[in-house]
Amino acid sequence: MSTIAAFYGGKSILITGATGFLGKVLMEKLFRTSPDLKVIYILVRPKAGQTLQQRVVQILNSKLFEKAKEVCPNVHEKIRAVYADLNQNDLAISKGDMQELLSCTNIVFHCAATVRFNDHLRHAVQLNVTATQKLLLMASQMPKLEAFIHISTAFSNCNLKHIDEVIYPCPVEPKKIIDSMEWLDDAIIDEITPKLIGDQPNTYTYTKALGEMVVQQEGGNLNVAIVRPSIVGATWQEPFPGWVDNLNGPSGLIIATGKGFLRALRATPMAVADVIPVDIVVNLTLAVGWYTAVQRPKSTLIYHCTSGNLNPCYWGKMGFQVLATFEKIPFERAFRRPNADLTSNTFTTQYWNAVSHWAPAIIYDFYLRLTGRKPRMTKLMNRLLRTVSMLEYFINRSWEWSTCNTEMLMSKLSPEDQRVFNFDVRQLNWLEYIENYVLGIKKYLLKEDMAGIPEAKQHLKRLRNIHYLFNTALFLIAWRLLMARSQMARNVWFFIVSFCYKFLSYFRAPRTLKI
Ligand SMILES: CCCCCCCCCCCCCCCCCCCCCCCC(=O)SCCNC(=O)CCNC(=O)[C@H](O)C(C)(C)COP(=O)(O)OP(=O)(O)OC[C@H]1O[C@@H](n2cnc3c(N)ncnc32)[C@H](O)[C@@H]1OP(=O)(O)O
Ligand SMILES: NC(=O)C1=CN([C@@H]2O[C@H](COP(=O)(O)OP(=O)(O)OC[C@H]3O[C@@H](n4cnc5c(N)ncnc54)[C@H](OP(=O)(O)O)[C@@H]3O)[C@@H](O)[C@H]2O)C=CC1
Repeated sequence: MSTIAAFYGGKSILITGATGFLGKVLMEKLFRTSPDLKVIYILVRPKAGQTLQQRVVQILNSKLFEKAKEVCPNVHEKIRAVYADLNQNDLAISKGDMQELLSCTNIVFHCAATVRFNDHLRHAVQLNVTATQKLLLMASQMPKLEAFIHISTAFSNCNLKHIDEVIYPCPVEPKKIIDSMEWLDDAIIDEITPKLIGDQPNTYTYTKALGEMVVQQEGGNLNVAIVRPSIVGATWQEPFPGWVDNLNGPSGLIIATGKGFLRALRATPMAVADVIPVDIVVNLTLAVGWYTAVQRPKSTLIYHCTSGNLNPCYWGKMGFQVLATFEKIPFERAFRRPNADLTSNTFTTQYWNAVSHWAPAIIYDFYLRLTGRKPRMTKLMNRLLRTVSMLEYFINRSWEWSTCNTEMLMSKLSPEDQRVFNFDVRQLNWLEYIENYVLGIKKYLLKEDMAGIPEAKQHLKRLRNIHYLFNTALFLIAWRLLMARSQMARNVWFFIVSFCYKFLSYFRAPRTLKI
């Protein structure tokens, strides 16, 4: 029997961000490996016209939870959705709910965050810093609390090249930032944001760093640990390979490439693609929860959940494998054949943007207009290239994360726990993982049927023929224009034509003789 699984048995667990990518996989694993847990409280807000209950039902009815429901048929009874909005000062939790949470919770997993790189600083601070502070305050009033696990990001200190499992101080105290957000108006915040974030690339990494400082300063008397995952990708093994349900990290760009919109990317092929499967993050997080509660380390331990130092993959290799997978498993209704280049040269990127992104988009919109339809491709391209520009920072650099605490924890696990809560990234085969990732995007994100693959392949063949035809026509037009203007071009043309004529006559003569 797994010690970690047994530890969560009978426990009341509070999860924030349970409706998010990581939170769902965390809940699923808990139900599947510790079906005798007492209850999982999840802090949820209504969204997109759905009530809390509707959101929970939708999550539990998804394919992700099929196995968990076999092991734990009464998941519906063990999950308790509590109304909360982490953007509100009091988190909008009712008094009754608050009392229950305070008196019953044993473990807290704080996953909720805004992960948008370009979020307004006020909003990012509210969610990634102030809400963390409020949750720690709540945790300090929980008599039965055994551990508080905060999910941060390995990029919270991405202004450094080598990052240790320590909390690095921020130039301005989080409390000062929280206070100033209360009274500064949006325009002033916009103005000071670049100065505040300094050499951090965006408000996300900046506020996640502030969040860690808050954990250090206010989690003093609690049993706290921080998990820092790098770029969280689709599941590797559990509950099944390739599960993913949002566009974050590489997923959005893989779709844009597979659909033929993205044809070039300013990326450094030899930079480390520090992607980490979400099930590895969840396994480490649960192991950290157990270790923190049972061993009660004296200081706040930080665990890097990264792949680069133990089993590196590079953006060039990843891109190559993604393209290779599209040959076998193409996406449906592609705009162009998937074929992309990685280039670290800014000039080349601009050239490819003009030729491979803007030109086809403008031509297609012209065609849509001609056929009486609404143009949309230039707008889409604009958004895609803006998104790409926000991600470029992360695909043109490499970082070194030390993983001493993570490796120490692995050594403390029994062989059974190492199997059930496997977070050993050395065992991951990248080529297989990337293939399953692309397949998972097709199935679970794009919801495309595998039966449509032959038609998708046919469509790509048609696109290839259109491409050849288009290029030939373009060449002939260009050549014709050149001939009209240049004697040299005309001479070359006549030379080629007479050469071809002589070549053909040479072959025709012997055949005539034979007859
Ligand atoms: C040798 C051969 C080479 C072959 C090359 C082949 C290439 C193959 C692909 C290889 C993959 C390379 C991928 C690299 C990706 C690297 C990602 C690095 C991430 C670093 C992570 C840091 C760690 C973290 O903790 S981050 C947590 C995760 N966060 C994110 O991933 C970003 C979240 N999203 C945002 O910040 C924003 O949405 C942003 C900045 C991307 C865009 O914001 P904007 O305000 O401009 O627009 P939105 O309204 O938000 O969205 C517009 C539109 O874009 C869709 N979208 C959202 N996110 C993404 C995304 N990550 N990728 C693509 N598209 C995205 C969004 O849904 C909107 O679409 P709609 O149709 O309007 O809904
Ligand atoms: N994805 C990645 O690549 C990485 C993620 N991380 C970290 O992992 C954690 C989870 O990320 P991930 O699952 O990918 O993110 P998601 O965006 O998928 O999930 C975010 C979660 O936070 C919740 N949330 C956001 N705002 C509020 C609010 N005002 N009140 C209540 N809940 C709210 C969301 O709820 P709702 O569904 O209602 O929006 C959702 O459940 C984050 O802390 C992130 O920083 C770290 C490294 C990489």
